[in-house]
Amino acid sequence: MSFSVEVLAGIAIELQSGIGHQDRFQRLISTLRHVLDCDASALLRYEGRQFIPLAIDGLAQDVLGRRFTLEGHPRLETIARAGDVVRFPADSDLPDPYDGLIPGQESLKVHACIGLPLFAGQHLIGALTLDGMSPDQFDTFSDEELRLIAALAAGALNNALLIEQLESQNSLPASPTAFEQVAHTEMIGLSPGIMQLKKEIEIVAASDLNVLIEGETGTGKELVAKSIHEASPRGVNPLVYLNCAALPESVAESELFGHVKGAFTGAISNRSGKFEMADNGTLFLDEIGELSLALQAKLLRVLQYGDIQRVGDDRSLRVDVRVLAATNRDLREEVLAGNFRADLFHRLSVFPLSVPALRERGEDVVLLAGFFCEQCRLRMGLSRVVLSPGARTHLMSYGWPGNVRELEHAIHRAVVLARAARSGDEVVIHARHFSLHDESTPATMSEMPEPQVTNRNLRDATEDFQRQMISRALEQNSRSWAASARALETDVANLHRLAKRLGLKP
Ligand SMILES: Nc1ncnc2c1ncn2[C@@H]1O[C@H](COP(=O)(O)OP(=O)(O)OP(=O)(O)O)[C@@H](O)[C@H]1O
Repeated sequence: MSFSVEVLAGIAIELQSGIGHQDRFQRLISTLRHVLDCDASALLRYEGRQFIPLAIDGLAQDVLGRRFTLEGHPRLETIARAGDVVRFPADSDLPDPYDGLIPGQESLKVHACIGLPLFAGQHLIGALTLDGMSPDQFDTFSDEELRLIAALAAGALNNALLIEQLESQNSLPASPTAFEQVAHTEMIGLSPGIMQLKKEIEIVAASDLNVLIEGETGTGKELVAKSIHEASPRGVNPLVYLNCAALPESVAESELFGHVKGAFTGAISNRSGKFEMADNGTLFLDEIGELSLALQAKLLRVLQYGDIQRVGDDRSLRVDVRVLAATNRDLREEVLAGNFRADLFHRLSVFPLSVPALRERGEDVVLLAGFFCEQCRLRMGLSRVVLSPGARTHLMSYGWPGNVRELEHAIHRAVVLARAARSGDEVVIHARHFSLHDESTPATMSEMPEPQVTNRNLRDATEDFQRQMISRALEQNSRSWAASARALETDVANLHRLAKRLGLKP
């Protein structure tokens, strides 16, 4: 069989129609699946030694969240290195990245597979994959015809990538995608809320404004900070992290601004603080709402005048630092309650970014689940990790009070449980592997186990009880110390100290 002019014209027209790249790519993939009569087709973009699915047809939705590294997928590596059409023999012992991911055929392996690398000049920019369940499915198409399709798709993909670069406010010059380039921090998700956030990140990254990142615990605020830093002109310089909630009051100032020898007992040498370490780069102040009022005043001074004073030193040092701050508190309320300085709030929130809760992101839950499944597969050396349809429904119906972090932990736990339940290196996650419950309420006394009567005395028994309360709160709050402190109605710095004393943290 060969393609008629009508078929080729149809493909070319699909590549010109549609309201956006995503729509065009989706039409292309669906048309190809129809014309070539395949069970699954996908268009992938190549970046930083991994393939990123842009459009899929006939594959499970979570494929859109998976990132296929060359190291973890020998079949894709073969396509990346080939330079031309690759036809894998039906008995190829290289596992197909989509094995178990074709709905309705989860237990079967892909039998016919073609990979078309896509180039812009000499540079690999992506690939088209065509998969079928019967071995001779694609024999009727010549390499010449497949090359033609690849050329059309490569042109469209290259245009889309160039337009994306032009549209972005980023001042960094566009560089072609090199084979060795490393992957940047990526936020998985295609929901309107996340697409809007990605746009805002791009805009603010090019500026030098301070940014306040707001959002519930585990929504990805740190990831947002990393993305801003990497996309900013400061990206080549350090991104320094400081968790304000874990800062004991006694050392906080020295951590931020450094100290000179002899400034206080134990200051045996000069030491630079986080601001100096972040000079010319970015300082990420996590859980800024936990900073004491005294330190807030000092931070404000740095933001106003751009200089710092080490503890015990009268001289000022100039620093050029961009501050990104994150909080899961409502800082406006904290300002009204007198816990946070209004002037600092206004300085920090010149460009506020709000990270949506996971329950507001629709199918992103499934995409993120796919992303974490693929991570687990690589880490645990498994040949495949797939979600059953029941597991997907289950993930979509849960409320995720601990957001993406809770989902990440739930997937890791489910993979371990599913793996333990059957031998071999192929894991299918079912709904029963998630023991999910929708309460975000803290543990109450009645839920807690009785303190052990074998305890020697009141102090030991009390400490045991405290350990249990803290562990339970951490578990229920996706290991966020700030959220656990709120649930236990205690101050977060005290909670850190207590946990340390009880041996719950180093
Ligand atoms: N969109 C996303 N794509 C991929 N991974 C994500 C995404 N959002 C969050 N994660 C992952 O979820 C975990 C929690 O994210 P992160 O630590 O950035 O949340 P946070 O809002 O800063 O949490 P906290 O409020 O507790 O400080 C991390 O492992 C992060 O890599």
